[in-house]
Amino acid sequence: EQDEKPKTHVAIIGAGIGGTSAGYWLKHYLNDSVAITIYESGQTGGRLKTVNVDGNEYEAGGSIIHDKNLYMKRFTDELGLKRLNVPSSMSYITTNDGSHTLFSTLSRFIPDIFIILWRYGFDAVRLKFWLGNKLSNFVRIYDYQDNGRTFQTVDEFLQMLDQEFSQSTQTSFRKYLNEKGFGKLFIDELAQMAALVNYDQSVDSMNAFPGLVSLMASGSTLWHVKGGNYLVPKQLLDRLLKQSDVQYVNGRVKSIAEVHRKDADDQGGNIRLSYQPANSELVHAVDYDYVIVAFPLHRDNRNDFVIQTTDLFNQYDYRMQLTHASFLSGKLNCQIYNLTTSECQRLNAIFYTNPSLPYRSVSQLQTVNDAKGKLPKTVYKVFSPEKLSTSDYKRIFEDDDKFQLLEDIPWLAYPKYDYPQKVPPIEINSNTFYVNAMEWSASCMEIEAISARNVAMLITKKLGVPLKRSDKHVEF
Ligand SMILES: CC(C)=CCC/C(C)=C/CC/C(C)=C/CSC[C@H](N)C(=O)O
Repeated sequence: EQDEKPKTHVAIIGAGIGGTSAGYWLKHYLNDSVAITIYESGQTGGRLKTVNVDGNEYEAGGSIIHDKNLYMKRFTDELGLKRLNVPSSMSYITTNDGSHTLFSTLSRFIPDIFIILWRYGFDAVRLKFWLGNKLSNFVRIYDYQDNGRTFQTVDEFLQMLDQEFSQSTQTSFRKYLNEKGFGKLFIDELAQMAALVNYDQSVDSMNAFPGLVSLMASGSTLWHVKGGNYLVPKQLLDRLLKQSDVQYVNGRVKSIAEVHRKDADDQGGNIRLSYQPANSELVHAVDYDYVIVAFPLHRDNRNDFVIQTTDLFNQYDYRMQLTHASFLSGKLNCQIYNLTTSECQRLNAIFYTNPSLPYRSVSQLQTVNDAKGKLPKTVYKVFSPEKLSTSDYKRIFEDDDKFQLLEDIPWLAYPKYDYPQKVPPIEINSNTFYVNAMEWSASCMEIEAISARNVAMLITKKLGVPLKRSDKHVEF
């Protein structure tokens, strides 16, 4: 048709939760006026993935979602997926040296709440109220975004929710908690356990914002997606591909660069993207109006991908934390902790609070399906910063050679946090947006989804298209 407006062409690089939810929000705001191409060189889902053990699936990457993470809830519900709650009663011990128990919830007679109060006293009570207040500030984001509010920087996002979120990125998690009046025992044990298990980083090495997020993950109602969290990005992608002008390219993006057009009649976007399709030697080039980078850019992959970025991006060396998730079957070594047979039977997890030990945690896994019928074998997930040796495993599992290493997955799992935290810009070059910039505040599925909506809104605003208010008012 003569007067049909030209479409806006957007490339999304990465089909994880950030990329697929960016596609979701772009279609939400721009409908048929946007044409989207999603590039993915690996598996859909990015760092959301399951492993299969004897026909049962277990979460291997991002595994838990908070009850108040409303975008993950919205996607799960809209896609017709089911939410399964993570069981709140888990019997665990914490240890600092890998052989003595610091703290245990193994008692059959005393409820966990009393054990926690006995050891951490008023700090445990204060934590609950303080985090409740911080969470109500965090969830303001949904109202802000429903009302069309965007942010240009990660810090603007933190400041608009709570001044303290922004301040917390400037100081170590330990110092922050200390200044808030939390005691040493609470910091060395509870906060350390949350920081190490969620981000494989300690209260001394990381800043307090990811610390706060990791504390939010302990002691709250958590859930995961039945069948696997990866089903959210997978099905968001499937749904996008059914809409007009959405394409998927299985291939590796090699570069993105600005195109300077001399001739005003020369049509086409100003960003040239070059990619190599899977199983092909040929490199193709396509021009786009906007590019959304939806995977983490860091020191170890910067040379695989040529991209012009502003000085603001180039001045820091962003790094990721390598974490191994290994899956084993076997029996936990309870002797080392002098546990009775019945305590040993109840033990589901061990948390190590000393960051110089080779492991962070061992926890008994649930299958991602509600296991009705045949009882799956007991599978444990061990988190460690490096690949573990057989002798490391022999300290965790009974040394009768009956434990079995089923799989070991090394992940560049989350950014390496620091203080004061340096964060990348959201617009890394003109019309090139970086969804994963936000994970340098704290990495989790919901923050990616929030970032993706922000980027979609920034593009919509740049195009001068009025932002439609959310058709569904989110419930708290
Ligand atoms: C900062 C405050 C007060 C709230 C943040 C709310 C929020 C985004 C909660 C998410 C908590 C959560 C489930 C964190 C998981 S951390 C990464 C984890 N290891 C994973 O499995 O993905």
